[in-house]
Amino acid sequence: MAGYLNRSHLLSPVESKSLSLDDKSDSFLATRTEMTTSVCWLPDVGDSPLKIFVLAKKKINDVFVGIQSYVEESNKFLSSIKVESNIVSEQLVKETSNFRERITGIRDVLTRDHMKVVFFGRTSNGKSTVINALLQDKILPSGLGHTTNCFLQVEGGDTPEPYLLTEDSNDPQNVQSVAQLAHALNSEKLGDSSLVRILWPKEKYPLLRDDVVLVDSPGIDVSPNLDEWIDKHCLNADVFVLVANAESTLMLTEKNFFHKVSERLSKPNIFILNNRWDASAFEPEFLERVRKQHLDRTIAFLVDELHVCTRLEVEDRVFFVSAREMLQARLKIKQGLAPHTGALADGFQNRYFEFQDFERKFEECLSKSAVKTKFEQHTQQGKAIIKALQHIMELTFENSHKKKKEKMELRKEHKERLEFTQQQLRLLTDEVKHHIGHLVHKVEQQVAKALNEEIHRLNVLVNEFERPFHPDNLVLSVYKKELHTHVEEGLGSNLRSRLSNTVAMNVESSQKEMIARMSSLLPQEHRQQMTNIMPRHNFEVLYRINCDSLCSDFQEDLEFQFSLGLVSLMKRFLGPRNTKRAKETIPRPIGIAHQSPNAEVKQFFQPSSDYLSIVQQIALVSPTSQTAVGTLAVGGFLVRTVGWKVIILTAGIYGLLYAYEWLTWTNKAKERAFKKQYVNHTTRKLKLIVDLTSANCSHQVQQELSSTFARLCQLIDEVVSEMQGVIRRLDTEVENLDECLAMSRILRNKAGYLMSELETFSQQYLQYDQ
Ligand SMILES: Nc1nc2c(ncn2[C@@H]2O[C@H](COP(=O)(O)OP(=O)(O)OP(=O)(O)O)[C@@H](O)[C@H]2O)c(=O)[nH]1
Repeated sequence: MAGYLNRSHLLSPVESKSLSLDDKSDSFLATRTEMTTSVCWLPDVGDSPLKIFVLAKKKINDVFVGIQSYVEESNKFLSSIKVESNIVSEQLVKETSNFRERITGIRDVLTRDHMKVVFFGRTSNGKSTVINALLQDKILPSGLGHTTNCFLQVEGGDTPEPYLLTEDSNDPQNVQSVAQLAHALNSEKLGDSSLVRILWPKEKYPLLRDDVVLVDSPGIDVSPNLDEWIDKHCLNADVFVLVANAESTLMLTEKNFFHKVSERLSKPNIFILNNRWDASAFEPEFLERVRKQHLDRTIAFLVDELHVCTRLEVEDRVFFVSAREMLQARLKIKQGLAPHTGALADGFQNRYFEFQDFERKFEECLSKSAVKTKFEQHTQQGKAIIKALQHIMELTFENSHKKKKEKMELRKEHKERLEFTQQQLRLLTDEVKHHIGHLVHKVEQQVAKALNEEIHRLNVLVNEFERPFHPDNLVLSVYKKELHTHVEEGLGSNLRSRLSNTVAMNVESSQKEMIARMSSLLPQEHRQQMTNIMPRHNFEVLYRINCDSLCSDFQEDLEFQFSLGLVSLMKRFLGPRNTKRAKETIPRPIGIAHQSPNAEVKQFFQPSSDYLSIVQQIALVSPTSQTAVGTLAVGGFLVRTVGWKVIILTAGIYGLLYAYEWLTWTNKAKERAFKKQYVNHTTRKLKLIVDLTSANCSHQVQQELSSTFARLCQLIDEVVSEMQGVIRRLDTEVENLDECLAMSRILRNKAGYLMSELETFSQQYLQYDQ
């Protein structure tokens, strides 16, 4: 604001020294002069008012660079948030994306923004001369008659050489001098609405350097295309300067044109320069009256007709100047001469100061208007975008916070359930192990008891076997095989009928109990899977009693044995083991071959080999043995004591008994003997495998229950790992939400910062009226 308040539109040292304050005839002028002089001699404490625009433009551009990167960052952040997380809607992300385009558009416009002033007036009123005076150089051609035949836009170029650009071509045309420019313009066939851009090196011209664009126009009295002019060249103008001729009154064409302008634009900034005021100096007695007349008319026009300014403001909008004189003075100064050497008439100093005054007011107005019109809208748009983004970030922050809370609660729930499940599973595992151990032990006992009972009843089972028996070896081996199978099947089926139901029921109830207990650890949706684990078939224990191999060493003894024979008696009294030992102590006679089992017919006529051998052995051994002598002595004693008759009778009865038993030793008797021997043998063998069989059966039960439990555990493990997966996923989600929270907080704060930047910009550059 310093520029506006302390504006000191100074004369250069040459200018100030060369002027003399000798003309105080006009009161209005005097006031102006006084004011201008007082301003003129103020120290140079600030820049040109145009700098405000330059600074504002730089500032707003900087702010928008920040806004652009902020919008980019926001867009990137919002796009990275997954839609399914429901933190930010797809529509909002799209909206942010649109903001990017809008900001890019605004930045584009901002970099191209400049202060535009358009000069209108009738032909030869001095429009080109005013522009030259403002630029302090002869840039535009001027002269009597219609010299400007199209719109000429003078703007700052970055090259050291001036050039012009026409609408039809992008090729720059070199322009070294005004004459060259006039020639170039004349050689082009240009319509009165067309625009030629003349780019002069901005470093040489302060106005151009400060982004001012000056537009000269053809005389409004020579063209009927005023509407087109307005549409094409006026809508983005910040200031209009009506260059009127002080030698004549304001014409209808000029008035009509500005009526049209003010219809299209709200409150256009219009300056009226009553040019050629030097001509009035030749009639000083009418000077004040003429000036008053002009002033009254222009005030009436601007205030009452156009309503573009107030009566107070209008004094800063109407000036009486001599552009030609001003230009000449400035050219003289450039040549190192005093400015008044360029004077055209008396009263130069007043006109000089008034032109300076015009320049100051014009620049202030231009800068102020341009800042407002160019940047206010952008600032508002920037604020709206930042506000919207700030709101989005707040929403994102709130939603992230809410989601994080939900996820944390869910995670806690899952974690607790997981820990509970794992703890319960540990307890249940111990319990199930114990239960299985108990059941296995019980089954083992049951099987052992049942098998022992079956072994005791084995003779019944063997006697139930009714295949034709024959002692022939071949037939006997088949008979044995079938008997093994019969016993095997019989034992198996007896054990099954005694135990299967009980064991199966125990196993099934244990399985059901396991499933029921473990189901309670699972979520509802997995419980069905648990029930599927229950085996479809009923559990059955396999008893696996292989009699064939178990009794493979069974050797039947079907030879006839007299029940009162020595061997039988020894067996009866000494037991089979002692008998065998006794037999072994008696030396076998040489030449007595082992009896063939097939010599049954011979045996019928001969006493049993055992019996004979013992007798023979006694006979053979006795003469040489002291025992035999003793035996003979005992025999002799018996003969002498009981007598021959008794001995013969006893021997006869003994022989008869022998004959009876020998005659009744039939196949049936052999079958009975065989079965008896088989039962004894098998009983002995089976007793050996009772523990093994019961252990085997209990092992089957253990396996069945363990495998069911293992499958249940596997399912629980799956559920547990699923829960762990859910917890890990929730952890990641919480982490992401934390990032989201942090980022949305940062971006929300950044939005606040940018908003304050825009506010500061508004206060600094847009609200100076207040
Ligand atoms: N005496 C006097 N002559 C002036 C003044 N301003 C301009 N002239 C002269 O008026 C003539 C026309 O000036 P221009 O600047 O070409 O006028 P213009 O309005 O641009 O004319 P067109 O381009 O034809 O529309 C020139 O000969 C100028 O020297 C002035 O303040 N006093």
